[in-house]
Parts: sequence; structure tokens; C-alpha cells
Amino acid sequence: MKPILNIENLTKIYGNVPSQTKALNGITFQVMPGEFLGIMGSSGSGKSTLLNCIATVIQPTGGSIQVEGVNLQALKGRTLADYRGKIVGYLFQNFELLDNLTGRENILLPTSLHGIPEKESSQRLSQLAKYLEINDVLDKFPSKMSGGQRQRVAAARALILNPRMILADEPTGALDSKNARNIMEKLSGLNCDEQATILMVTHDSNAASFCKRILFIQDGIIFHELRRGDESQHEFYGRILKVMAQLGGGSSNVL
Ligand SMILES: Nc1ncnc2c1ncn2[C@@H]1O[C@H](COP(=O)(O)OP(=O)(O)OP(=O)(O)O)[C@@H](O)[C@H]1O
Repeated sequence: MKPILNIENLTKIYGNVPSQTKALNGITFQVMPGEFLGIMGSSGSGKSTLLNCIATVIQPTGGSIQVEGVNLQALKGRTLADYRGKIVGYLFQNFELLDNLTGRENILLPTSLHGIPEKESSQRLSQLAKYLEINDVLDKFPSKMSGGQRQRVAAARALILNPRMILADEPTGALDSKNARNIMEKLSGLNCDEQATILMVTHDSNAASFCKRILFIQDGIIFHELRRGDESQHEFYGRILKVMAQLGGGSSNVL
């Protein structure tokens, strides 16, 4: 099997001499199709910079990112729009739903932007709405939804085009523990049932314990890696806490 994502010696330097910040300092890793990879690290370690480089929101300074064998730097115009719309789906901490659109309209927005036939879109919508338990909020505006409902609607929007890879930046960051657990169960279910490939940046050790593998970043480099293997989620959570303690951060919530 070939990796879906191949990152080699990635660097990102912000600013100009003399006030430069080296946010990524030569990161190399691969992600295989169907992986659920967590990226953890203390504040300022470079996690969001890494995710934003993969999302093509920011340009790396050096190194390469290949998705399904294609170098992201080679993407332009239509191919770049297709990458951003169809190859990757994004899930943000603050949901980023449009306030003046209903849940249904928010979810279907990418399908109209990418010219997906209505029948295909509505079939996928029904499937996702059932799975994510959001049927009763499809006609509501985001301001009338709970935080958990907003994040599940945002997840449906991220998944509506069947992306090859989901990029999630602190998806539980604005949720209480019950809703955080709920969205993580849904993401984990998609990973198991649909073999969705997920890359998730998180500070939350509970959320990270749903992953199959975790990369810990410190000062822009990979400092440690954990694989869950056959461990229970609770055992994995314990190991995550130990690494986070070494990094000087972490979550005190217990599953
Ligand atoms: N636009 C920017 N201009 C200059 N420096 C930046 C910029 N964005 C991030 N940085 C710096 O790059 C480093 C990595 O930041 P990044 O946001 O990737 O860290 P992070 O691990 O995601 O942090 P957090 O967990 O607090 O969100 C930090 O030192 C940060 O101050």
C-alpha cells in the first residue's frame, strides 16, 4: 500500500531576519490510507503550522508534501481548488459554519461549489445526517444549534464530498466533555467503517486516545511517536498522558 500523505523535511520559517521563527524544523512522516493520526505537542510547537501547510493555507519554506503521489506545490488553479474541495475535508475548532445558512445549506455548500449532481449530494447528506444524528437540526440556523450539533453539522460538511483525507484542527476544543466524546466516537466510527483517513491536531489527551497513532511535536520537530496497537483506549490514554507530562502540557480529564 502506498502512503496517502508523504511529508519530507518540511520547514516553515515565519518573518524576516532578524525576527524569524522556525515553526517547522525538518519534519518527515508518512500517513497510510485509513490511518487515524493524532498530532500533539505543547503550545507553539508547530502543530497548526503543519496542518495549515497540508491544507495549503500557508506555504512551507522548504521540503515537500505529497498527497497520493502529487506534490502540493505543483497544484494551481483548478487542480488546487479540487484538492482543497475534494481531496481534503476540514474540521475546525470553531466550526466555521455560515450563520445565515441552515445546517442543510451549510453542509451542501461544497456540493454546489463543485457541481455535484443533486441526487448524489442528497443521498450522501441523508447517510451523513443519520450517522451524525443531525436530522433534527438540518433546517435550523447555527445560532439555534448546540455546540455539539454545530460540530456534527461541520463534520457533515467536511465529509459531504467524500474527501480522501480529513484534516481536523482541535475539533473538540470548543466542546464540553460529553460532546467532545460524541464527535470523537463519530470520527473514530468513520475511520473504522469507511476507512476514512484522519489527521487531527489536538491538545486533548482524551480525544487523542481515539487515534491509532500519535506524533508528538516539539520545537518544530517530531519528538516522539506512539502507536495504539492492541491496547485499550484507556491504556493508550495513560501512555499519552505520560508523554504529555514530559512535554510539559496535557489534559487532566480522565475517560
Ligand atoms: N503568522 C505567524 N507569524 C509569525 N509567527 C507565527 C505565525 N504563526 C505561528 N507563528 C509561530 O510559529 C510557532 C508555531 O506556531 P503554531 O501555531 O504552529 O503552534 P501550535 O503548536 O499550533 O500552537 P497552539 O497549540 O498554541 O495552537 C510559534 O512560535 C508561533 O508563535
